Amino acid sequence: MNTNPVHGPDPALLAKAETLTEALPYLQRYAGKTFVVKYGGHAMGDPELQRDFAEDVVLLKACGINPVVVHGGGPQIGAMLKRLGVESRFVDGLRVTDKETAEIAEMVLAGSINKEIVGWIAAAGGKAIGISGKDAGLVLAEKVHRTEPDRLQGIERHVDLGFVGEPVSVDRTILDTLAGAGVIPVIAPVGIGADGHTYNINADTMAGAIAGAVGASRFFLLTDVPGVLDKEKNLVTDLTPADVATLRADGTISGGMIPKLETCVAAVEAGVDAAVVLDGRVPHGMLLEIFTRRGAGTLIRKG
Ligand SMILES: Nc1ncnc2c1ncn2[C@@H]1O[C@H](COP(=O)(O)OP(=O)(O)O)[C@@H](O)[C@H]1O
Ligand SMILES: CC(=O)N[C@@H](CCC(=O)OP(=O)(O)O)C(=O)O
Repeated sequence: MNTNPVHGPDPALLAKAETLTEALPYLQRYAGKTFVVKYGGHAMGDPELQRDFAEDVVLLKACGINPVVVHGGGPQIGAMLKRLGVESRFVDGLRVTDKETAEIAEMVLAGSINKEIVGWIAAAGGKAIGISGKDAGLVLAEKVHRTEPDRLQGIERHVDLGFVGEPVSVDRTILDTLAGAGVIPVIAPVGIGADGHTYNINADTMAGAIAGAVGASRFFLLTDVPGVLDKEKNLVTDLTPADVATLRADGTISGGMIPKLETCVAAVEAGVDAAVVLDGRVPHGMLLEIFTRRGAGTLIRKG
């Protein structure tokens, strides 16, 4: 027989119980819904954060939510290209992708990074399958066409980005099959064209197209900033598509944040309830955003 002295309730344990009850309305609201999570290459470096991220995704699945992970890997592709002595150039945040670069990008994205994330999820007790947009006809891609201003001639000149694609259609069948089998899909941003070519797709664009196609309740973009910052570096907590246009016009957002927010706007206009730009460097940031009243990052939804 074991005995314990009788005490009043432990405040630390009570706080834990309160955290769980605070989560109750969110658990009820989101059970059965699909959340698309874009995990950026910059947010991927730290092993502890990788474990936290995988635990969050597995916990969502255990709560009856269907997470779909779409990952990036820009910095990792850059490092591999450097090792192999291949030059790389960006136009409007898109990597100009010749045949050799496309092969290396696919190797890094669909090969090493994709399987690494599947491994973290397995280590957190979940079941994941790593695929790219090429598998089971998930993402049909089309070549991206861009122009650059030619200041000398005063004209817009066509730039050939090579095998850079954008999704033109998403077949969600494989995602529904995996969700039904209790499996978390982990998707590399590579697609196949009707021309049979492999296309390198910006991971934000890929994730946004998938979020729109599955009518996700939430679309999270984990990155390396606390969210969208205003000119005084304060966090902007919520935005409408019209606000995004204003921030772009007045130069508050630049670089990678422009395509990121354009993707969020396209996703909410395609029927996603809300997109959230979130700091991937904050441990369990996604859980705090989903299951507490505090919220985090920048929420984009229709006004
Ligand atoms: N107003 C802004 N608020 C926050 N970040 C901004 C803003 N304008 C530009 N950025 C830049 O956008 C970057 C995030 O986009 P990106 O580098 O494409 O992220 P990822 O690789 O994680 O997808 C930030 O690191 C920051 O440098
Ligand atoms: C066409 C294009 O630019 N594709 C990206 C794909 C990876 C990506 O988008 O990764 P992040 O989310 O980590 O930036 C690239 O080659 O870098």
